[in-house]
Amino acid sequence: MLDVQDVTGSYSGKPAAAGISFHVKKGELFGILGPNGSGKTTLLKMISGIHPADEGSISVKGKPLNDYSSRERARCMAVLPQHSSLSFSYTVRETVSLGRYPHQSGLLHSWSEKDENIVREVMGQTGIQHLEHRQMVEISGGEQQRVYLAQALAQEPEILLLDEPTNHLDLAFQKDLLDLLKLLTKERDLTVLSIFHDLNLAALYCDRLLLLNKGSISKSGAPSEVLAEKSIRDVYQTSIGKQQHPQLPVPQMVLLPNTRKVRTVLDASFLEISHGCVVYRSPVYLKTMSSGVTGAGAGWNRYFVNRHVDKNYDCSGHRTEMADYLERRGFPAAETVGMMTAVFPEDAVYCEYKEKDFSVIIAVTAGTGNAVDASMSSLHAPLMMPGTINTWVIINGELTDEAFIQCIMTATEAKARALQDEGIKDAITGTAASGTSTDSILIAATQTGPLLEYGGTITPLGKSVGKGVYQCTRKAIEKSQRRQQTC
Ligand SMILES: Nc1ncnc2c1ncn2[C@@H]1O[C@H](COP(=O)(O)OP(=O)(O)OP(=O)(O)O)[C@@H](O)[C@H]1O
Repeated sequence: MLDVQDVTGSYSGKPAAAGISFHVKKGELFGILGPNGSGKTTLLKMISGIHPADEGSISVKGKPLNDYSSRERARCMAVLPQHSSLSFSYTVRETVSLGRYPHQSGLLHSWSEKDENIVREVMGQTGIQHLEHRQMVEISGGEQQRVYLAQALAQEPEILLLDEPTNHLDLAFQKDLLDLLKLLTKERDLTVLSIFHDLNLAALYCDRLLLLNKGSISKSGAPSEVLAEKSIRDVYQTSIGKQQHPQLPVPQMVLLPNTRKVRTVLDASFLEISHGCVVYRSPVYLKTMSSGVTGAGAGWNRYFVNRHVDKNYDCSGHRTEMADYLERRGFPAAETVGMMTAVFPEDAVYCEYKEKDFSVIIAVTAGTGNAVDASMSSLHAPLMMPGTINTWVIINGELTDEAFIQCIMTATEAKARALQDEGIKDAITGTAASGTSTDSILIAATQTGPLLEYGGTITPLGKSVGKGVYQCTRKAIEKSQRRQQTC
């Protein structure tokens, strides 16, 4: 649809963009990224014909841009500039109607029913019908932006060029506008070329991206290729991290502010064991990975609650009930990893392992009423019961994602071995149990202090986690069994 070959542009002999080549397919949403002054607007102006290219060629639908008359070009291509100047006081409707100009024929440029219908349709699509009779100077910046988009759409272009279209728009309108553009690319084969400053919006909506730096192409390709931590850091000259969108396979970039991390060393003194629950109140937020009833997955939490419930507890609405329980006791659910156990909190076992440059606190409650051999669990009915072994591993150190997951593996292997050595059997299969049906785990780290890259069994961290979980789990099983025998 659009072919840009070795294009160079300048202002009064001063280069602004050089050697730019890329191709945009029909129906693509193509994003142009780059820091301030990197040549994005200059490139868009050369494509729209507003600024002449010094060298290279730009063709649209296989025909050089220079061979198009201005009316022909306007029928094919519409532009939504970064800043629109309001030289006349038009109404919203009049402003949108101007978009029909390239399609009007005859000396009198008569207004047809088709023109009327299209103006209505685009005002509907951009949500500006209610502003129809307002003067442009009397509406907000975000509303003006939507009017200019409607005007561009009224042109019925095959290619839409946008310079920062979400500028001035609130969150909902940013999403609405980009949802609309995406829909038009899919349903009407509209080709969209847009400049973005918001890398995350570009990643969410664009099929491909072009990253400019100092007037040249730094990278181009799918969002996952272009939005690499190193290239974004180098091009934008700032600290930035990359993570995955929680629901879609697209990268999202996060700014890393220059705040100084203060090292806090945690110990077992923050642990409270009472009749109702085991609580760890951390003075700082800890990075966590857990399978808690609240705070599951990856997050940052300060409170850790392992709450006793009766063994006949009804698990059907357990998440809401647990969140209510936590809030009533002053633990904000959004900052708390909450677990349940039928074991009495007094039977919790904890220990601290201090190594040369890091330390680990481990706390375990272990009820084995629902013991299961994981290799034979298909023979069990899917019944949820609060029996459980709950394992907490709190680490003074900075863990990689890899180390978090390896710690979960190491702790699980150590727990399985503890059950085996305590002679715990799966009641259905009669074989050695490897856990219980509703076990939970928490790995939490201060993310300050030494970098602990790995948590596998033979690493320094893995050795502490393995030994600690094994010893605490055995002792916790023995304690809860003793209580059962005496009851
Ligand atoms: N009208 C102009 N006259 C002279 N130089 C200009 C003009 N417009 C832009 N430039 C220069 O050309 C270079 C590229 O500018 P351009 O506007 O294309 O960058 P951009 O990537 O769109 O920046 P921004 O993100 O700030 O909008 C910059 O060095 C800029 O100062």
